Amino acid sequence: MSAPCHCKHSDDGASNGNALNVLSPELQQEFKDSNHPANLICELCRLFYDNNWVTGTGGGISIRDVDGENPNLVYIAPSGVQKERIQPWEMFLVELPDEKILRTPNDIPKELTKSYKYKPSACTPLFMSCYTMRDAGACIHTHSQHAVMTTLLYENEKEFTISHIEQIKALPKLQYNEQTKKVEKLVIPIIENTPHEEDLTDSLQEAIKNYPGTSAVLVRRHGIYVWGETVWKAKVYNEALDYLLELAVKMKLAGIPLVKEDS
Ligand SMILES: CSCCC(=O)C(=O)COP(=O)(O)O
Ligand SMILES: [Zn+2]
Repeated sequence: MSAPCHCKHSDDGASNGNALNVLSPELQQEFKDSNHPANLICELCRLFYDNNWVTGTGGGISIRDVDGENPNLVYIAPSGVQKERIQPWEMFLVELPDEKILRTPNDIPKELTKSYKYKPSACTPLFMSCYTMRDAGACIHTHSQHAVMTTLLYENEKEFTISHIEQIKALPKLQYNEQTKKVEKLVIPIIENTPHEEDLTDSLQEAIKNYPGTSAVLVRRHGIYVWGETVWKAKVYNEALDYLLELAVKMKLAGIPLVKEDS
């Protein structure tokens, strides 16, 4: 039997694996499933952290339980926490369409949670916009430096455009042009940043309306929002976009135009 821990770091209860036993049997059962949305948020946040996309607490991901019994259930991470360290029981659970809060980490036994009062991610109204306006199954927000650099290099542009790069085909709703036999160019709207994340909601919604084919919105000097029909589609779109944005920065700095006219 191991000795009880009396050191200062015991406040960080969420890192204590054995403490799972204090959860209700229902929650213990839920979190045994590695494909449970709460577990996937934790797994993907760690992956995103390693890609430098959600460091310093910024960014995150929300998942709607599209494969579950109730596809209106949405899992949201807490605000202002180290995203790579969150645990499944620290999620908020809300139900669409009224965004009724069904579960909050503030109700979880204190042995498992931090000592402060949890708030849902400040990105919540933006995630909700993607669910309600696009029927998304997941929405990712990153502070990718490739996204930020792109918005800086195209400071006066309201949209980002790139063409004739193979990776564009990983993104949805691109039209195949019968005449040119080419996949059309990719266009992502850019919105201006605001002092508070939640104040981006109106301009994100406007961009979603004005760009019916887009699966992402860039936020100047801030990052990007990317969504998809399922969590895995959202993940692939985010990866493909980040690849294209990194490439775009390199092309711009090398003086290569991002859009090539069809020959
Ligand atoms: C240094 S993060 C500033 C807030 C932000 O842009 C963000 O994405 C974090 O949101 P959350 O509330 O989920 O922590
Ligand atoms: Zn952000």
